[in-house]
Amino acid sequence: MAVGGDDDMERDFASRLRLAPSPASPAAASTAAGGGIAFRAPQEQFTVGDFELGKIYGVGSYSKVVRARKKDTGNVYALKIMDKKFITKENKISYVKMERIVLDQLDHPGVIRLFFTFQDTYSLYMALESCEGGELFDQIVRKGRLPEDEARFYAAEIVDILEYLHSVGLIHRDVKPENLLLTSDGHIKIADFGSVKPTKDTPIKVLPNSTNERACTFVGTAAYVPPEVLNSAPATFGNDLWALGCTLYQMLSGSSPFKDASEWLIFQRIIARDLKFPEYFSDDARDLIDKLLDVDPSKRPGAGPDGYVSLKRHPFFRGIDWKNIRKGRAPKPAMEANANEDEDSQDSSWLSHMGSAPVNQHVSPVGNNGASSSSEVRSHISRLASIDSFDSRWREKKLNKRGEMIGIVLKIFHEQDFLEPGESVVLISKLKKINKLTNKKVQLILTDKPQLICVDPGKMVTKGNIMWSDDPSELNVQVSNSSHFRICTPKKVSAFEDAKQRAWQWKKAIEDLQRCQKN
Ligand SMILES: Nc1ncnc2c1ncn2[C@@H]1O[C@H](COP(=O)(O)OP(=O)(O)OP(=O)(O)O)[C@@H](O)[C@H]1O
Repeated sequence: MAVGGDDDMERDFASRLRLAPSPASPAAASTAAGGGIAFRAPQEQFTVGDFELGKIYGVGSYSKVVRARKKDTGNVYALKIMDKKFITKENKISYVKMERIVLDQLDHPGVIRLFFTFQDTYSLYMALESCEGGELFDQIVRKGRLPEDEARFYAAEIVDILEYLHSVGLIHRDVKPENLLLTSDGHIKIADFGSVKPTKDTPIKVLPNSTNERACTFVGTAAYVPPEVLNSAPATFGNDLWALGCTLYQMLSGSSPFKDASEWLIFQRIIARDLKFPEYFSDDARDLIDKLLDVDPSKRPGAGPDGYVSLKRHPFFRGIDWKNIRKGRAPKPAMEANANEDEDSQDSSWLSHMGSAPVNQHVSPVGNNGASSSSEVRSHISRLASIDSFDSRWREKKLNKRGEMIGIVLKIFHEQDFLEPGESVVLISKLKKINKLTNKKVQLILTDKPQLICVDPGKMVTKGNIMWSDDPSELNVQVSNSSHFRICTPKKVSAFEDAKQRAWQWKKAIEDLQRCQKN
């Protein structure tokens, strides 16, 4: 799409977002006079200045989600902020529309509620129910692995949610611990409906053509993709049940069942169903996961003719009170180790760096001369570093091409001189640099230039670059285990520890960039 001035873009975006009612589907959302849809969650005229912005909850492949308190009502939301230019460029408009229209109609305690939306020249905003307890993923990382009782509790809540979604003819297609969020009292809610696939007879009002069975695009995340999706079979409820099996495995063991150094290798494992259970899995857990990970999607419990009965009756779930599941006592969450360090200080400065344009002049300015203060830069960077999904997205089919392969690239602001204009971050982590005598914290940043920059996260000064080379004999990454890796150049070997266990991701990101540079 040719993007003209900002006004043109806003008009164009608004018209693309208009949701025409589809005559084929029985409307769950009502049709307003004039032909548009009357949304339960209204399109408001708010601006981002009406909110006090807090911590970043997370970053997705086309959005940032931030805690936001509405100044006049005091209500707290999770504000999902999407940069219009980015969405248009990445062809994600249909994802945004789908999430908006579907969330608007869902009504289940385990599904994130959408309250209202608004937009300004540069961004779209969705005010979502705030999940203060963070991602299930973080609980797994913090606890290492979950005791079986806790995993059972979460798995049962996920089953309850999937049963609801499937009963209204929706396949979520991106069930994973990052999209399963915890409320402040520890119950699960599912988020991220951008990839949702409606079945032909869904009562939910959806976008025209979105029920087309042959439209079997790849969506989801590599580690949770079922084998039939890799073989281009149409989406079925079984897709979510496979992802449930992977999620349960990950809760119980700490890592996903089909883990490997690259997406390609992960896919090989999935296709070969290369599945091994740790010894400490109980027989019931093993049996349930084994059945959920059946290569035949129709054989997975929950997908057969008896619906969810066989799944809910599986011995693993013995003792679960399905009728009162949301009333049960949730497991005690593990808190972030340095929860106070970077918590909910009000910080809206990062907003102005979402896109290349000056997104929100009306939110708090970033210093006297417009330059970010080092503490703002620091909190921005460290928050980005805590986000795990930079390069984990399965980016539709073409694995080798630069841009598509690299995954989501966030534009970090350039005032602090780490990056050149137009240069983007591919991967960033706060790591421990392991030296003989002392271990130091560093922020390691890989950019698409490419550069490997080490930043002192306390002083926010560059500690130096690791010499880049496209030649693996001159720059390579050796992984010892999921938390430890070494970056080797002819002059120096730098050893790192990543508490978030992204050693393989670092290896992959660097090797992908080396390949991209060569092509
Ligand atoms: N309602 C919420 N409350 C708290 N945190 C949230 C909420 N919604 C999303 N998040 C956080 O923001 C992250 C990104 O949100 P979401 O997955 O919706 O974005 P996306 O751009 O659609 O991402 P994806 O790459 O998964 O498609 C989530 O993984 C989660 O950590």
